[in-house]
Amino acid sequence: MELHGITKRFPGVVANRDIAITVRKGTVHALIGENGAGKSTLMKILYGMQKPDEGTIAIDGEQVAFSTPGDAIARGIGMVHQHFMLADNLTVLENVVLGGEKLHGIGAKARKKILEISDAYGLGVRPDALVEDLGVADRQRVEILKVLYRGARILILDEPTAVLVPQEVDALFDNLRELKAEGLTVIFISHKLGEVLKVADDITVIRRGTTVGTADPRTATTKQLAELMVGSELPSPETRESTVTDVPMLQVEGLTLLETGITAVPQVSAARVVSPSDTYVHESAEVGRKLLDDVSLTIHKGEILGIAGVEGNGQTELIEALMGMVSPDAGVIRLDGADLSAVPVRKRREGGIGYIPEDRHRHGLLLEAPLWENRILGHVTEAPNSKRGILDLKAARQDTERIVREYDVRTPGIDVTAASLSGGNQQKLIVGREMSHNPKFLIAAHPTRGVDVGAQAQIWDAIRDARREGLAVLLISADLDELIGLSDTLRVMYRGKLVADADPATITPEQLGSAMTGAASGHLEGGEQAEQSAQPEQSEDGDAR
Ligand SMILES: Nc1ncnc2c1ncn2[C@@H]1O[C@H](COP(=O)(O)OP(=O)(O)OP(=O)(O)O)[C@@H](O)[C@H]1O
Repeated sequence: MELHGITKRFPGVVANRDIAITVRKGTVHALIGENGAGKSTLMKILYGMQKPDEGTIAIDGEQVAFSTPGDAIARGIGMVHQHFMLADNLTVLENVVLGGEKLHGIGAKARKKILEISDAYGLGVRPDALVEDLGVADRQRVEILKVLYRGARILILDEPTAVLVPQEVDALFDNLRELKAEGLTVIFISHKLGEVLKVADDITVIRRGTTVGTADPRTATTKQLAELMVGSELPSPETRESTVTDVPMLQVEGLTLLETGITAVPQVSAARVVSPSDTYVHESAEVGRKLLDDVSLTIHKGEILGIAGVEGNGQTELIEALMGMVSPDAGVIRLDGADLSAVPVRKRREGGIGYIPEDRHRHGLLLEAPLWENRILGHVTEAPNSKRGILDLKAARQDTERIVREYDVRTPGIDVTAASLSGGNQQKLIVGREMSHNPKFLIAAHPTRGVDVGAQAQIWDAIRDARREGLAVLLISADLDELIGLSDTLRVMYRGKLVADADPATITPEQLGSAMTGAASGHLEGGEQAEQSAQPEQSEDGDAR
């Protein structure tokens, strides 16, 4: 595939400028660049979601132009999105076939095809498994199978490893090698430079919308890649110091939350017409299952407590219970000694809880609102947004400008919508906002997800600085290097329970990865390689450990 002179302008921003990339058949081609560099825009162009203002795309020497993703799919391009797009309540087969019925029907032929593809690339997909029963890595394989089923020969993978534990990353890379061996081509977008060096055959670096160079993964180091990306040396975050005190800030005792299974399905009976006043029923077969099972923990002033766990093991529910978004069935939550049980979300925020949510689109931002309104979001009653109970828009706007500056949010201004920021820049805005209110306790769910190495170091620094001032942090992260490196204390969550604890100074990501899948409980002993202490600092070769 050859891209030539691709340019795409948005109001106030040139997202892509004269991009030129040649992707060789049968290779993994990595695309790297800092937040807002223009990677997603380019991929959207390639997948027919956006039209370039200028430039050409050629596949196998033939020029193509896509108006819709359908056009791109027809030409053999498949996209595996970062957020999976599968229907949970359907089987793997149903998900794969859905929308592709014309290809191989919905019956025996479809099943045969799915198994053939699965075998050919070592995907190990079970057609009759229900998607809701699958783990993250399996879901990703279904997504890959889904695009292969539609005849993709070029696969675009957008940060595919962000949600995987180390063992799963290795398995994914094996799958990619199989794809290559069969002559397929993979475009791989990632901020994890170590992984890029491991899996890529070619690397293209994009900076400020344009291709600034290529790198040879056989000889390049992560430090060189990072410098190509940002155009200067990376700031190096300081090393860890212990600031843990013996003053409890957050105390959680016996927190239990049961699955209610309440779904918005009216009680339907054949004999009568459903009216809006009909009661809603418990639909889930798992009513009564413990989403949180007797969770107790204490986080002290100046302490970061990290929770490791595969997504879906109760982390979301724990956060929601702490924020007051769900009411637990049992248990007590105390912040700085005060019982939070009957305190609504807004009061919890005003009481000093900062919240970096795991899903920034659902809980962190109003996408269609401008940046300055997003600065106010969740902090309407607090300074500088509000003075004596009255909104102070001028002050809020000024403070938005400050956050944009201090957190290096790349934007043409504070009046653009949050939706127009790149993913990493949205994250920087949220982190900046939450840190601005000097929280006593911070819930940080994947605080650096989607941000580039430079911004990652900056966010780590901001959290560490606040910790030095006494901030207590609950850190949830799928990035095990980050989790191990930042945390003072580590706990493992599995099926709603805190099943194990580990010493971040000695545990390795691999050991933690195994414990997360339920393979260990109690106190985890660190292994030999852990001697060098893993923490998110820039190591010799600039990789984040
Ligand atoms: N729909 C849009 N409207 C206005 N500006 C946009 C739009 N989409 C992207 N941009 C801008 O284009 C630039 C490139 O964004 P893009 O999302 O392509 O970056 P990225 O390299 O994928 O970043 P990240 O690593 O943070 O995901 C950014 O400045 C962004 O704000």
